[in-house]
Amino acid sequence: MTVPAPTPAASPLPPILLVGCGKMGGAMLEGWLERGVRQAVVVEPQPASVAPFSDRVTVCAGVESIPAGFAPAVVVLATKPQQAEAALPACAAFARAGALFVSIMAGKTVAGMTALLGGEARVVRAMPNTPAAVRQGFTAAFAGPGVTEEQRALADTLLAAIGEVAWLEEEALIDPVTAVSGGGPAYVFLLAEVLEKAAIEQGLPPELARRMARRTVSGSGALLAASPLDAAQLRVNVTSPKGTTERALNVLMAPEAWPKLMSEAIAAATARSRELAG
Ligand SMILES: NC(=O)C1=CN([C@@H]2O[C@H](COP(=O)(O)OP(=O)(O)OC[C@H]3O[C@@H](n4cnc5c(N)ncnc54)[C@H](O)[C@@H]3O)[C@@H](O)[C@H]2O)C=CC1
Ligand SMILES: O=C(O)[C@@H]1CCC=N1
Repeated sequence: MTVPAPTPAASPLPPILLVGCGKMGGAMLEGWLERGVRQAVVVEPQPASVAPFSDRVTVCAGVESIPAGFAPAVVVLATKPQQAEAALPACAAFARAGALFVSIMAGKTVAGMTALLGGEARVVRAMPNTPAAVRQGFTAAFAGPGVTEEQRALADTLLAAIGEVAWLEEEALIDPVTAVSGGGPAYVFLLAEVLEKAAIEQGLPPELARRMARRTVSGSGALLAASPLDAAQLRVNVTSPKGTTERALNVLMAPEAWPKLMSEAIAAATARSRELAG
């Protein structure tokens, strides 16, 4: 087991404008607030989405009601891809003022977003995931044309505040990233759901089944995070020869089972990410 190195003093977060505060935008904002962001303005037309933040940040129903004089260093675009055409043109003034754009929208290309932002925007395309809310996210990012080293460092500071960051040299790699880490938490939560259901089927009381499934998934995640061992070795460490886990894994790891299903699932999600680019 490794002891984590002490975290170096973190740089202050820049003033942020968040456009779209739904499930992913809200998760990132939660992480930034926990990390101590000082200036954040949120544009969100749905009051219910932004209610958990309304006493901590400035909330606007539209770009036109952003307080005069607020000059974001970074504009984070977190609407659904299908909402981009309505949301982005209103942000063009921030591009002209030199703000960096960080988009988390699945499928939306840098070129497409730059066009919607009036042609002058500097855009980083990023793919985070919802564990950002507890600063345990994983984000892969691609810096579009014209993004300076300073702006890339700014985006890195913002994304590193909510978890681990990896920079991509090719924009097209965002599609498989979207499938694997962007959507990945959903597959892990599905595991907790089906484990709970299977526990109930074997006669365990529902509340106990729920607690066990949640803790088994979250505890295994914590062990994976803390251990230097590969996931495969951690799996082997649970599996006694001729024991009970081996019987279960014989089912899960059969040729047509999990490994094949996961490959098909990731291929389907990657294809959908490419489709969204239009
Ligand atoms: N949910 C997730 O786990 C992840 C989502 N993403 C991306 O994040 C984006 C948002 O996804 P979710 O948060 O799941 O969707 P969501 O529907 O929960 O959030 C989108 C938000 O944008 C708001 N919105 C709509 N039009 C707007 C406008 N003109 N101006 C400002 N806000 C507007 C909506 O009211 C809504 O609250 C998507 O593009 C998705 O591809 C990326 C990684 C993971
Ligand atoms: O499902 C989606 O399209 C988004 C992108 C990754 C996670 N949620």
